[in-house]
Amino acid sequence: MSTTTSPEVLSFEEALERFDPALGLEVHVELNTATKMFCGCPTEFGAEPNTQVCPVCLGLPGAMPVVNEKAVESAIRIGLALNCRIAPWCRFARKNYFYPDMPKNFQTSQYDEPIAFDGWTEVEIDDGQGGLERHRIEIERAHMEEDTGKSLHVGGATGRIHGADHSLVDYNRAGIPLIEIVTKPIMGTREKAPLVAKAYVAHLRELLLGLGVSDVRMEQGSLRCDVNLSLSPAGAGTLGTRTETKNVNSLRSVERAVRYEIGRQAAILSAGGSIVQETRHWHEDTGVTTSGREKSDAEDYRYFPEPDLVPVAPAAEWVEELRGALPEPPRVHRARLQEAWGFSDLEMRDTVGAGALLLVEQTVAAGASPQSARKWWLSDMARRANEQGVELDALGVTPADVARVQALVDEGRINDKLARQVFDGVLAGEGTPDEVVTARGLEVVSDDGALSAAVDTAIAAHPEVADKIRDGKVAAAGALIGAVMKEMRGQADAGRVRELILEKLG
Ligand SMILES: Nc1ncnc2c1ncn2[C@@H]1O[C@H](COP(=O)(O)OP(=O)(O)OP(=O)(O)O)[C@@H](O)[C@H]1O
Ligand SMILES: [Mg+2]
Ligand SMILES: [Mg+2]
Repeated sequence: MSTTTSPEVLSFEEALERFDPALGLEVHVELNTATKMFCGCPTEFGAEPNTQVCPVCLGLPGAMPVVNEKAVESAIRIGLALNCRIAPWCRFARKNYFYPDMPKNFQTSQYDEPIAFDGWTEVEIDDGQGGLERHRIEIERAHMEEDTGKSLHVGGATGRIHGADHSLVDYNRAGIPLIEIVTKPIMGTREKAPLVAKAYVAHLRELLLGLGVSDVRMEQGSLRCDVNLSLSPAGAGTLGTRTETKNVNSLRSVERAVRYEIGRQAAILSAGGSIVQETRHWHEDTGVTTSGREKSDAEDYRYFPEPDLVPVAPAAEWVEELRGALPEPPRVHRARLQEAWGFSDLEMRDTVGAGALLLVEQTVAAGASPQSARKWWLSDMARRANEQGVELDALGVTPADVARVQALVDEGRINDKLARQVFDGVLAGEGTPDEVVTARGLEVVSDDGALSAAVDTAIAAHPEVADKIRDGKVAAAGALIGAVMKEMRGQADAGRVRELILEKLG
């Protein structure tokens, strides 16, 4: 038992002096198939509740499921991309438990016969010395299953069931194809555990985007991560009791949740307590996990083979055909882009680390130079995404918008400062970059008439500066340019203003 004097969370450094963390990551990916896993209902996100349902996904008696071939194809491609073996024959199983958002009272899943198993992948993290450090992650399995519906708890403060006065349930999501990708326990990462966990999920996103099998939006729940973590005495090489933190819904939260659990478990163990094997909830706002339900390894889901579905037996030729048509692996893809863009290792790593690789690629495809694309996504956009707590690609600015704004800068119609105001407008829903420029009147003034008048005013207001320039101290022009820019609310063409000042003061 922990005593009242012991801290609730040990510092990360102290925790690692005494313990080794082991990670286990379960990632659920919603596939982007047009129809559900076992019926023809549409899968589009955001429809009116309970409008995309039928007897099969509602689990009405007598309804018969049929496997979605496209979902099987995606599962095989994911398995192959993760270097897994593909089962020549496998079955679905019923995972029995009761939950209001699961209409059948069982989830059609896979148990001891997953479609893909025994794989591996590699993630790269910063080694802290300007280089890269690779970690090989063993994949236990990737199996097919279906999503549940979604409960909405009404009347409570936090949207949680506690304190709510009633709950609603939307079955549109019930039956959407899911792939669950499960790692073997990841050991030996020590203080890098939080970074490795985050890098792994980011890597999976990149890989899945490349495969085109899911839109992998963590904030919309099409990619969800459960973080398993345990500690063992430093150097022991054993596995301790794990907790499973559910639905950690951003990359940053994956890192934070691992860090927090290490500190929390270390405090309990250091005080002579023991870890309860349980699910835990992640709280984005406070950055802590709280206890969910106890859950043993032998959780009795009464799995048994699904009698209403025929086994899945993908032909070897088909699997080989799919293997032959896989896109280039992320590492090869990155190397190719780095060469084409002329990025340094550091620039490339920052781009990947920020989850901006695909966005930069699309921005370049839309006409921007690689450096300008990188600059916008990693500075201004990253700051905005961070402030709003969303991933970059969910910000609401598209690669085409960024490319267009940069084109306006290159044409001299706006400057970087005005460009940021254009993005403000785009994010406020005021339209395309061009529409925002027009509506807000953001174009740079390079018309000599207006500029000349502003320069005259500035010279008159700062005679001592003007004298210096007349005496040949050209560097002093900066002060006058600043005055003109201020007068024209940043909308003057700075280069032209400088020319005019030097012309006038000869
Ligand atoms: N002692 C441990 N410490 C850390 N990770 C562990 C430990 N034991 C198992 N794991 C990892 O935890 C994850 C367990 O996921 P898995 O899907 O196998 O089971 P589950 O969480 O019990 O089942 P469910 O899918 O119903 O949530 C795996 O990634 C596994 O490698
Ligand atoms: Mg699992
Ligand atoms: Mg689990």
